[in-house]
Amino acid sequence: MKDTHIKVCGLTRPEDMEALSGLGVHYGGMIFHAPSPRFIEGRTDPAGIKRIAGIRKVGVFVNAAPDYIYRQAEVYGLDMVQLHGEETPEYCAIIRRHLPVIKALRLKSEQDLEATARYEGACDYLLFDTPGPLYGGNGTLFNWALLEHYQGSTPFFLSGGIGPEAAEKLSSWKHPACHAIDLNSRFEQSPGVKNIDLLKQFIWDLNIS
Ligand SMILES: O=C(O)c1ccccc1NCC(=O)[C@H](O)[C@H](O)COP(=O)(O)O
Repeated sequence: MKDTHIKVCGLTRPEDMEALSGLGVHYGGMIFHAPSPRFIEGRTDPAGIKRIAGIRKVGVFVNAAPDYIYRQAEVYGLDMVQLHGEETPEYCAIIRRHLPVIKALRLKSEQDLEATARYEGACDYLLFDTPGPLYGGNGTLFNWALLEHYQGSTPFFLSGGIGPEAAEKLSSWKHPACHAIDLNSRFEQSPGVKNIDLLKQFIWDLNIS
């Protein structure tokens, strides 16, 4: 897992986005889903986010209308979108005409994994998350063993409950289609406020292991 891509999700503060850019984190995710405790709207000035360089800004949406996505992409300077609801491959393909798409899928069985094949060609990346009561940010570790059976050609983000203790296991975990790992609720001071010291330590542990 040396030099792996990292996405930190659930950001609401420009200072966190800036600090992560400085740490070499590749993707910074922001939640555009009102019921989430990490919902970004109203918590910060979008211009403060838009001006930050050196990190790809990902807008996370749940069953949103395309116009809402395009508007937020403009206002916050989004580089790509993550679709985290029940969006169909057809819907993903429409959004993808405008912005690169990560399609998040919550998997618990091999059957769920097989069903991911219908997204081949409709998105740029998949993101594998753990099912739970919330659409995302449940903090429950994903069953990585499921991915031994993944045969798709779409690269994926490994997500779901990854915490500081996972650095050691991740450093010896390899999958040819794994593009990045996604970190969220296990690295927070409070919802939407990241623990930058913990993230820094994790990235260090990952890269020296
Ligand atoms: O984080 C949220 O509150 C959230 C709400 C609604 C849709 C998606 C959300 N998060 C998206 C992510 O990509 C998370 O990083 C992913 O679910 C893993 O979170 P965690 O289990 O806390 O590591």
